[in-house]
Amino acid sequence: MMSFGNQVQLKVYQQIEKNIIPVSYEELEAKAKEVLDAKPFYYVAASAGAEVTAVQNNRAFDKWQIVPRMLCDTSSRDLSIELFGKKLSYPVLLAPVGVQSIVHPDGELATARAAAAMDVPFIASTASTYSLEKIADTMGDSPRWYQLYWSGDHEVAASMVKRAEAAGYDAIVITLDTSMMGWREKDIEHAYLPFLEAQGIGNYLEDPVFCSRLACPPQEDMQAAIMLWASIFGNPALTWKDLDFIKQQTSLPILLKGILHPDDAKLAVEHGVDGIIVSNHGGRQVDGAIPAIDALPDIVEAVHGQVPILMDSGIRRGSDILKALSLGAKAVLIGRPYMYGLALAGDEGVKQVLRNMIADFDLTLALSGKRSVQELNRELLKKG
Ligand SMILES: Cc1cc2nc3c(=O)[nH]c(=O)nc-3n(C[C@H](O)[C@H](O)[C@H](O)COP(=O)(O)O)c2cc1C
Ligand SMILES: CCCCCCC(=O)C(=O)O
Repeated sequence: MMSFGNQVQLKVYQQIEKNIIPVSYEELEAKAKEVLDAKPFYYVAASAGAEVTAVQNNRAFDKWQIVPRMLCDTSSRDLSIELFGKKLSYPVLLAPVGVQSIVHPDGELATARAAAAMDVPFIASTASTYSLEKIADTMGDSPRWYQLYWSGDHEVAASMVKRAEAAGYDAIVITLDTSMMGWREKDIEHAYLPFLEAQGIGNYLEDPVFCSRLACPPQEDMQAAIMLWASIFGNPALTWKDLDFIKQQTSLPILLKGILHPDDAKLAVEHGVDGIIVSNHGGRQVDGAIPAIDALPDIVEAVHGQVPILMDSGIRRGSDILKALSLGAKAVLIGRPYMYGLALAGDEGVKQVLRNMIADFDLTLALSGKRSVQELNRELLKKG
């Protein structure tokens, strides 16, 4: 039977399936820039400060060189993994990205449709335009996780987690690195923060606890709702002790996103979390922070396999996925690439970005002499 990667390649070569969006990341971004207004484009594309970390996120992958093995019979491959007792078809998830309607009117609903069609879990953001229930409704039984921005109002955070569990989400991802917005020069120059409009806080507007804090329904005074959001969005006062509160709200597995220091990874395990996502938020928070792929090996070593480790920030191609998994990540999250697919062609664009990236990964795996994700380890890599 022909593998996923070969099928995708062949269909495109035979023009049975046309590439409606560019294949390379660089062209994908350039094309998105052409179709989007400057403010939303830079909200997605730009990062914090001088964007050193964002640039390094990608370059750091080049330090790791794949040393392929030959004559290994890679004619059939298995890309699946198991996470929290569930089989996933690929070691890939769609990263939480807020306010997706700034690039396409269907926003997260289109992304969710694409994720379901590709059997790739979508991590829906607290900061989504559409409510977590509307997103879930488009996905049937397909895998989905929920990302929590832990509000300064704990009861709102608890409500979000409970809503997610009721709507069939499989895991809760708590993002730790964005208790406030990083210094994003482009957005400041543009005076642009999409959350200062109703579309930016759609998921909050359908939260009963959030709405109970307002003097009147948000539709009657949107400005008051936005001001309330601004006052409770972040919570820089949180400490490790607070984790127990969220754990008491749900029986779902809990992952912490934004871990970069091995000691924080150890603390996460000590506090009983179920998984870690190594991430610097795509360079959008602390400029000068360590590239995520460079942080990964020490964290893998510190955690000793006690919980699964995922990573994001800089995944652009199949070889990036292969390197991250060889360094000990169980799976990777894709961020900006799918946002550009969404901007260019809605759910079809997201599907195509995923198809291309997974096909590239499958072929790179085979050509490196490996048949499954489980066979990947550090021996496949040399540090250049
Ligand atoms: C426009 C945009 C919005 C984002 N919104 C969120 C969010 O709501 N929650 C979150 O945890 N991470 C958010 N992220 C970070 C992503 O989940 C992910 O960590 C990042 O995009 C990875 O970097 P990369 O896109 O350069 O690969 C956002 C990223 C972008 C580009
Ligand atoms: C006020 C901060 C909202 C940030 C939510 C979206 C996000 O995480 C991002 O990187 O942008």
